[in-house]
Amino acid sequence: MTWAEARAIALRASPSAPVEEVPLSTARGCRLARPLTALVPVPGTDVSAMDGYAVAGEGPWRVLGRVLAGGRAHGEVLKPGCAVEIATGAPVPEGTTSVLPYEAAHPLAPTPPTHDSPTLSGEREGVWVAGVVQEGRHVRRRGEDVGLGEVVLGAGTRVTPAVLGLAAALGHDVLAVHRRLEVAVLVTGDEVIGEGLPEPGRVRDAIGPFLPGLIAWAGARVGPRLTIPDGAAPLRAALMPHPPAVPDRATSVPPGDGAPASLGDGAPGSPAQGARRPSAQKADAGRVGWEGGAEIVVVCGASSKGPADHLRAVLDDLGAEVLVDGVAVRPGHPQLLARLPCGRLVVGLPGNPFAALAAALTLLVPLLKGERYEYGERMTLAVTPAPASPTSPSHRNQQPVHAAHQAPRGHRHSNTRLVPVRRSGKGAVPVGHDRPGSLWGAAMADALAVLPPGWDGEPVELLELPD
Ligand SMILES: Nc1nc2c(c(=O)[nH]1)N[C@H]1C(S)=C(S)[C@@H](COP(=O)(O)OP(=O)(O)OC[C@H]3O[C@@H](n4cnc5c(N)ncnc54)[C@H](O)[C@@H]3O)O[C@H]1N2
Ligand code: MOO
Repeated sequence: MTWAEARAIALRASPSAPVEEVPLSTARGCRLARPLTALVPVPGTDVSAMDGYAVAGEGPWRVLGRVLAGGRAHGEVLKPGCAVEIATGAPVPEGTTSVLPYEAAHPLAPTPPTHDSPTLSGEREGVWVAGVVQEGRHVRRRGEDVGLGEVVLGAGTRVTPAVLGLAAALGHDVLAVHRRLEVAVLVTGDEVIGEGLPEPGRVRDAIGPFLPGLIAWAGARVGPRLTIPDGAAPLRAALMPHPPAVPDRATSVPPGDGAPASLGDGAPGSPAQGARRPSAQKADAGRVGWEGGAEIVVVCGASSKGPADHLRAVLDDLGAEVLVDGVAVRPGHPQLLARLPCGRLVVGLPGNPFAALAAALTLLVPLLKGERYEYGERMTLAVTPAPASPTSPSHRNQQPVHAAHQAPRGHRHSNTRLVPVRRSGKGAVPVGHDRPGSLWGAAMADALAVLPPGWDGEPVELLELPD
């Protein structure tokens, strides 16, 4: 299968996330399932936009009282020549024609008024202010910002902090959102350790640590993460969704935690799921939250053809439909995508960490983004001369694009190649250090350049790396 076909299949297989009503406090990052409408107008009534005086008609004005935001409203209609002292956000009395800010207000001494005030008969009493106002100024009218029932955001909008504030202002306590897809992670490999310095023959898990960031970046939720021993039985037990189960030697980390816990102390693998008592299954399930309903399970390692690589056999055993079984891409060719009979999707990532990252960008990110997936921009690859000799010290950092680009016709690579690059004014520059077992190049890169089979120097698509 070509790399482009594999990505297209993953995009088509993207599961739709269920809709649920969640409180505002947990909605951030989700997508709105329905348009957001105003349950109340904003402002809810005519209010002052300034601290000062709500006035009616021409000045000077006799000040009849004071209205604070959240306090008692002025109960009577404001008649021409009258004012109330008012706070920003407080409801202006009916009859208000504008607000005179404190800065523009001049208090007047208690002398006879210059015109016939309706509230005075000849003498000016109490507090008076004067000033220049413009009709309607500094009064926010009911519904002026958002009208009652108005649709302010469409379905599909991502819930950002600003969206949460807006929803609250419009009267919402809960939002109908598409729940973020949940991804469970199974790290396989008896040689893989979760922390500390690996002894010879052991290796630090380098995939488990990058997956949570990648999954969150793609808009999904990190579910349970388990480290399971090599062997078909633990893998089968961990993949079996009904009833939820976890092998005895599996250890788990709560979502979003650090590195996966290490393996147990060498006890044999768990018995097959069917041999376990229901109570034990339940306890294990509770321990790891596996019943949380992850729509996608990522299996790291066990994807190839070695004696400890059981993924294909186990999937076959479970009656899974295999959608992608190996891809003509370097690195990452043993990657896999399958659907279990219950609908849960399984993504198999190769054990080599850079190969796993490349495979995650090929299959997992399109699955998680679905309709939101965007193809990368195209850019020219800035190629520099290849090292003089394969044995020269710089050879291990050589940029493999050159060899292929310069290869004679008919001998070009039949695989797509994913090459870590940095953007520059000259185009996308390969950063090297791109062997399947090392994330060094990817760690220095902005993106992976997609060089199709037979690439001949034309601009290439850049697959964004999670920031
Ligand atoms: N006969 C064949 N052998 C291999 C093939 C093949 O087609 N035929 N493909 C090679 C390629 S390419 C890759 S990639 C690997 C994929 O192997 P697996 O997915 O089965 O993974 P493992 O064998 O378990 O491990 C491979 C390699 O990666 C290290 N590893 C595993 N997990 C982790 C981890 N979480 N963090 C860091 N490193 C990890 C493991 O120690 C091995 O060195 O198969 C090739 N072989
Ligand atoms: O997936 Mo492997 O090279 O292609 O490491």
